[in-house]
Amino acid sequence: MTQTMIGVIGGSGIYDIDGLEGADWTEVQSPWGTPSDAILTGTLGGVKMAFLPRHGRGHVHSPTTVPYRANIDALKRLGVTDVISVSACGSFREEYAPGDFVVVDQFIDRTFGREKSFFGTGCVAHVSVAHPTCPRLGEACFIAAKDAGVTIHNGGTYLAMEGPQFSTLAESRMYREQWGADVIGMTNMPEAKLAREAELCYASIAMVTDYDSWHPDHGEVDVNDIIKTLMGNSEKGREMVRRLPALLGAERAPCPHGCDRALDFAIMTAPEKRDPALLARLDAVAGRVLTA
Ligand SMILES: CSC[C@H]1O[C@H](OP(=O)(O)O)[C@H](O)[C@@H]1O
Ligand SMILES: Nc1ncnc2[nH]cnc12
Repeated sequence: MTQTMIGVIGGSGIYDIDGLEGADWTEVQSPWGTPSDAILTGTLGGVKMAFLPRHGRGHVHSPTTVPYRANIDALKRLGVTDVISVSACGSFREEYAPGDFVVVDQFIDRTFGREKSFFGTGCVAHVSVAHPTCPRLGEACFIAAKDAGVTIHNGGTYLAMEGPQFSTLAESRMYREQWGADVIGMTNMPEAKLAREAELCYASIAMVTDYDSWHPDHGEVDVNDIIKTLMGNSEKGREMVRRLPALLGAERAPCPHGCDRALDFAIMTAPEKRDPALLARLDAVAGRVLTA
């Protein structure tokens, strides 16, 4: 049986987690570049944990420059089985109020300035992201957050924008009224796509910090207001994380939704046409299928 290792990617306002036994910041080398920061490893309730601050401690990386491939590769390399992304977001729904959490289950990817795949010339692969998050993991987060006293909504479409500027009013209205997005942020794509390519279960918990710019009773998005809401939210996020090990357990059965087998039928390039240099970089992400 595989051992569970919960990987938490902390977004804006979340630069560490507390309560880990044997806590240690570990530098992980990746052939996909340098991850956002060292990774905090340890155990919580007997379950292995790994925490990576998405923007780096001190908030160094912008949403565009976050090294998404290095981050996902480094987590996979460490043995992470389940990735929980905790992110700040704006809300397009009156009832998803600042301070609330949302279990994201769909994305609209409007990012354009980022590397979005581990695969390419010399090893082409196409995975499905029709259902980009893991329902089992999302359910565990929902229960953990509820138990922690958080108001959490089960399901929502996250519009991933490039940023770093916030949306114009016209964009905000279009995303909400025509595209049916529920929340907006700048980082969950390509992160979720890369996690799927790396055969990692991925759940995204979006912590609402503002109403973006569409809401007639709220002003423009303002980082100061976001930070204030984040201060309250980040403690709730930590409380949710503390409850996850008990819900997920130390031993992990295969994912019932197949996240951990996403590459079974994905690779198109004939074995004799594959680029050895790219295959070497894919050792952690796709070693299961490339060495079989
Ligand atoms: C601090 S407001 C904008 C910033 O916050 C969110 O970051 P993350 O998703 O890492 O929590 C948003 O995506 C923007 O990067
Ligand atoms: N309104 C917003 N738009 C994009 N990213 C955000 N992160 C937090 N609030 C946001």
